[in-house]
Amino acid sequence: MSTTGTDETDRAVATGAVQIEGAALAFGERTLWSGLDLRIEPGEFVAVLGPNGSGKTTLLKVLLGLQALSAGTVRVAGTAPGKGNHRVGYVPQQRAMDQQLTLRGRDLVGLGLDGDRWGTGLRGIRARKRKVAEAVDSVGATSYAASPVGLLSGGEQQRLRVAQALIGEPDLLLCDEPLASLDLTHQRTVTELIERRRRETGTAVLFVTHEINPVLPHVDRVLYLVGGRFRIGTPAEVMTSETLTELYGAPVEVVRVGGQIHVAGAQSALCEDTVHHHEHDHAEPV
Ligand SMILES: Nc1ncnc2c1ncn2[C@@H]1O[C@H](COP(=O)(O)OP(=O)(O)OP(=O)(O)O)[C@@H](O)[C@H]1O
Repeated sequence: MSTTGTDETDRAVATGAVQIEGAALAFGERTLWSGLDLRIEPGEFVAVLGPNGSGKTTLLKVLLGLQALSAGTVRVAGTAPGKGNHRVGYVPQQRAMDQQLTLRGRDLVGLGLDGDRWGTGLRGIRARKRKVAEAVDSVGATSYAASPVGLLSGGEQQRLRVAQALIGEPDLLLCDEPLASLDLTHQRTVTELIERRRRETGTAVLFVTHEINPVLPHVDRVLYLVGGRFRIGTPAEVMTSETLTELYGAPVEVVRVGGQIHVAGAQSALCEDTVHHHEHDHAEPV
């Protein structure tokens, strides 16, 4: 059954897929970000950029209900994260799986299915199997779906994680560098899958990435975090020399070549100024 036009969808439109207001997150003395207001609509694609340690993964953890805010409020489809009946898909940042892990690829994908919806009858089992096979196939993983995941390459494991996140038909998809360690062909496959899910079912996407170009045509807005400061806007608004220079507090040059965006100087800006370790420089959005 399609979910379009249900009460649930109507509610998501009214409340937004994500509503973050006045949010701050600090670990001890260190504030990752504060004064963060962000409303994400169903079907919106938001790319989250920023240097290592700027709090991108932590933001996803807040939306998963795994990390409490220090201040402010967060709602996912109108309810507290992890509560209510919204479905959230999560592609975690890649860590190599234990080589001893004997779970097969297709069983890993199947873990993304909500057990209750399929039941234990023969028909349910068959439908479930078919669904898993389709999801495995959609990321080009059929040839290795019966192998123990611990023995697969990083990119092969990553494609299974994407299939696992999508198979649960999420309303909100949280992706933490899902393209890392994928070759160009599989980057395209995964990007297209996420994009199709968003287009056809209005899934909101929060996509953490160090590299905006592979997803640039799909990005509605960018949240760029640097050393406690941030900027939210369209790529055209945020990805400019002026904005990033202001954000990094050091010269950064943004060059657009052939529809791609290249950022020069951001790394050296951080090295010279170790921006994200400035305790007193954390609070203000720019
Ligand atoms: N539970 C915690 N307690 C203390 N510090 C934490 C905790 N969780 C995260 N941090 C710190 O918060 C900072 C931000 O971490 P986070 O993983 O969100 O960064 P990130 O922007 O995703 O970085 P990367 O690009 O390296 O993945 C890091 O310095 C990390 O050590």
